[in-house]
Amino acid sequence: MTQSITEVFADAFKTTFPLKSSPLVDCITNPVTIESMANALLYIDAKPVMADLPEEFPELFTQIDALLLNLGHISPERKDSLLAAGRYAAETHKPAVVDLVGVAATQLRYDIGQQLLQNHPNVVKGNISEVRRFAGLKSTGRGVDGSQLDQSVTALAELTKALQELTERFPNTTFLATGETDLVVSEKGQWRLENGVPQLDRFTGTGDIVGALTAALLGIGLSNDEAVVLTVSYFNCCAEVAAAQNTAGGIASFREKTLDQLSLLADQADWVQMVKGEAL
Ligand SMILES: Nc1ncnc2c1ncn2[C@@H]1O[C@H](COP(=O)(O)OP(=O)(O)OP(=O)(O)O)[C@@H](O)[C@H]1O
Ligand SMILES: Cc1ncsc1CCO
Ligand SMILES: [Mg+2]
Repeated sequence: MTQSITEVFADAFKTTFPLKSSPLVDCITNPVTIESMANALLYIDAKPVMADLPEEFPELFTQIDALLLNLGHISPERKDSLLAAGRYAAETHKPAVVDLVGVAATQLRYDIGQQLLQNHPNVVKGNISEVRRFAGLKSTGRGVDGSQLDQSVTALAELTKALQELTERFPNTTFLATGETDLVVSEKGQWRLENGVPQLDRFTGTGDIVGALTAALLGIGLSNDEAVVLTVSYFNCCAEVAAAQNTAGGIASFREKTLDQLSLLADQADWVQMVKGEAL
């Protein structure tokens, strides 16, 4: 019999939200969603700092609890900054999350993602189309968006196998592919998460926020697998509550309600009852 996700990660589901300390997360990210990301961290009681100048890293890395590297807007400076921070995190043993934004779209981003993987980050994530391309599979993603065609049962099984092979070379990294179904693969196991609503695909930055919140949970000491599973489940449950409340509103109202729930849902002891997902 398959084990439910809340059984596998029972302790983490019981004790993580609301956070008991405020992890400081440095986010090197894109200007499209930087404000949403900083606020999302604050809503769960984490602290954002969005510093990307390598000269600041020696001082900054003595203070931060985790690092988020998002490939969403590459300039020559940001490329250098992402690569320098990735190396610095490995040297200073700070937990790091890499978000493969746009890797399905260009070779340049693919190459940066592969370079960052060589530092063995704790988590590498992207939407299902980005992660397929990253794992060497055919991908039909366009721009920064995932494609429905990459979400079939066959495509998910193919991706699970490709990621399992990657974890043999990168055993300290957990891989997350997001979409209607979210797939988590690490050396320790594979899990499928089933929360969320289709409207999440209709405002920008949902994946970016998941990356930053995952870094925050690593910063308070959760394992890689716990941080990924708890973040995706919590964020997607927030969206489910928001969608239920938003019967008359549009997507902008849904967005606001989803972000609002980040600071509210944790106080409802029974949110864990909403969680859907299982070991594969
Ligand atoms: N159709 C869907 N049904 C349920 N949940 C979804 C759906 N699409 C996305 N999600 C959820 O939304 C979050 C972001 O996933 P998505 O794959 O859209 O990331 P993304 O493409 O990187 O987003 P963005 O580009 O907006 O940052 C995840 O938690 C995922 O589970
Ligand atoms: C970087 C970026 N470009 C268009 S939307 C967006 C945020 C989703 O990652
Ligand atoms: Mg994304």
